[in-house]
Amino acid sequence: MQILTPHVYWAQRHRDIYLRVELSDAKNLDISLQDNNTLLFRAQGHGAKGDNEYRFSLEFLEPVRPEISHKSTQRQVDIKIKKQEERWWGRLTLQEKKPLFLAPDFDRWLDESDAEMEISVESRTFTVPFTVHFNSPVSSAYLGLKKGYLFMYNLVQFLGFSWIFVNMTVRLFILGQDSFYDTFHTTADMMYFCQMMAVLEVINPLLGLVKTGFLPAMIQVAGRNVILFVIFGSLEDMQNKPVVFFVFYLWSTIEIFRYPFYMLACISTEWKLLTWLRYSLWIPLYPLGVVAEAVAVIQSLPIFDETRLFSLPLPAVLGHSLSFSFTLQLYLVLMFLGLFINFRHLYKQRRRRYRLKKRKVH
Ligand SMILES: CCCCCCCCCCCCC/C=C/C(=O)SCCNC(=O)CCNC(=O)[C@H](O)C(C)(C)COP(=O)(O)OP(=O)(O)OC[C@H]1O[C@@H](n2cnc3c(N)ncnc32)[C@H](O)[C@@H]1OP(=O)(O)O
Repeated sequence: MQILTPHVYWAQRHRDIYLRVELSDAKNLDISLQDNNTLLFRAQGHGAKGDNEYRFSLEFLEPVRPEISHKSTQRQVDIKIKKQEERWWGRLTLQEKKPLFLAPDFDRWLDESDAEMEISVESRTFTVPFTVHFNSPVSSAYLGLKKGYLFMYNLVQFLGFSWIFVNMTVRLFILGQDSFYDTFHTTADMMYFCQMMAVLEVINPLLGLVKTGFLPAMIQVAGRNVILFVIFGSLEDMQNKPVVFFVFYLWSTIEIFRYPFYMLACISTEWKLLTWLRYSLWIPLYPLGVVAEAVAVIQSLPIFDETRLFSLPLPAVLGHSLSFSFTLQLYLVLMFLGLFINFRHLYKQRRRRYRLKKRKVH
């Protein structure tokens, strides 16, 4: 039998090295470590040259820990190796010239700064109260539950926002501009439901269920809920203003693409057009959304001044109360700061997504 080298794909984090060996139905696996930094791999399986024995060795740039975990599936062998020192490596192997059989694993690839971001998210998440080895049955059950929960969450949000979008579009076609004035009365209950559910989007990254940053999710959910519950929900005079139409339409337009994109991600599927819409529509919609929200806040200022709703009682020497409109003026500044933070975040997500895609193609 011929001895051959399989294709090996690699990626790293500050703590770990990931190797993906392109060998299906691998048998008689023999994976060992020599001198703290050389990995020896031998197995029989179906690779680029059909059924054969495949071997390779990799002398790593720096020492690694002796415990090596691996998982053999029908399609590949995944190997995870812990670095001895937690730091970023300039390359994988000691020899400068990359072996021919080795290539980056763009499904797992992260730049150093992206990996740092991942660590900071991880450090803010609660740790799972048991050790999950990535090939254990507990891990598969956990992954199944996580995916099932996320799929259902995204489905419910997709249905909710689609209902709002379709309802508003149909009313716009039938009633024209008149439909602007009763958006709140026809769709607010569903919007309340969807936005209350959206609080889970802040909890999910905290529990480590999704890779989203906590801050962008918090800005997004808190920002919308202030507008929905405080400005529209508590002021009847705001509820029949056309601005409600623009805010709800902009919110729901992005969500009818974002949630199906996540649903497909849960079942490891991707539709190129949907991905493009998810990572491009925010470019016009986010600033427009924030401008529409700012208009709503500005329109509410005189109403809060007049009604004294939520005003803060003050000591007699300072006047009798501080109108809530002062807090809202401060909030207007925060809104544009929030817009900047999330615009930058979404731009980075878009670049990451398309940079990885480009590398995959070449
Ligand atoms: C501290 C609080 C201060 C409050 C101050 C408030 C100021 C507020 C000002 C701002 C007001 C903004 C109000 C909002 C207005 C609008 O919405 S206007 C309409 C347009 N809006 C948008 O375009 C924004 C849409 N929203 C988002 O995109 C997100 O909410 C986000 C958090 C801003 C960014 O999303 P993020 O999750 O980080 O990016 P992704 O690339 O999509 O996901 C990263 C990876 O995580 C996976 N994932 C995420 N969520 C899920 C999920 N629910 N289910 C399954 N998977 C999920 C996703 O698949 C990605 O994984 P990979 O593909 O493997 O990378």
